[in-house]
Amino acid sequence: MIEVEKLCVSLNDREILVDISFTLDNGNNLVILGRSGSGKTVLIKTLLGIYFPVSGSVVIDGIDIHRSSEDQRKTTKKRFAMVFQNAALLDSFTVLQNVALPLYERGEKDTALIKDRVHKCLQMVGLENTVNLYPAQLSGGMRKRIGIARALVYEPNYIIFDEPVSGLDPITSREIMYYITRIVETASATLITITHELKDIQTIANQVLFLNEGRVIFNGKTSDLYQSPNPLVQEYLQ
Ligand SMILES: Nc1ncnc2c1ncn2[C@@H]1O[C@H](COP(=O)(O)OP(=O)(O)OP(=O)(O)O)[C@@H](O)[C@H]1O
Repeated sequence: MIEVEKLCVSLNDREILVDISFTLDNGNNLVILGRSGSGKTVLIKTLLGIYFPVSGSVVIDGIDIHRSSEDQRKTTKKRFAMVFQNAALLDSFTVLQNVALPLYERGEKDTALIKDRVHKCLQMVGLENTVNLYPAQLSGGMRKRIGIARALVYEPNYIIFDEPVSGLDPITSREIMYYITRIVETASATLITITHELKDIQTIANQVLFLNEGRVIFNGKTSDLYQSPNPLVQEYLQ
């Protein structure tokens, strides 16, 4: 569970996030919407403890991420996986090694367990036959799916998708959305997705947080978004 309370963040003496409050219950899936520069990335980085607030708090599974010990912060951060816009795979590593990376980083040495986990995660994204290939041998969409498999490999409590379909052609976008929907349906993780793709929101999220110039202008059920009286929300939805 993520509890954000009256969060204010300033960077270079500029207010970037102002009085942000919302709660994300476990098992709910959140989409963060907002125009470019509205503060979506800064919010994510603050949730991860990278940026510190001027005031307010972020409590993740009972731990106040900015007021806890370094150890507690690290442990909490390990519950998160991030799927980056550009997949961020290592070119000199095979698919197996790329997907297994978070397990190596966590000190896992049991090769049978690693192979089994990697295989299961690759199955989730329909790429179980690519273990020995290198990223350069894969299409952009496939690399993205490998990035998703890597996020799933250590069974995180929270998965953050940063604009998962931006820059992809419509068919590849649908493919990626299909696999994200499968994760929503089968994984026990709580998803947070930054996206501009309105048509996909209903399938991947039941909660929407809409930011405008660092402030929340909508926080509620996805099904209520289109009824928002806020003109900025309505303008965005057109
Ligand atoms: N490290 C930083 N130092 C100073 N200002 C920053 C920093 N990072 C972001 N900002 C500013 O904070 C504001 C919000 O940026 P942010 O990257 O969170 O927007 P965003 O909603 O994620 O945009 P986009 O959709 O384009 O990714 C912007 O005005 C940006 O210039």
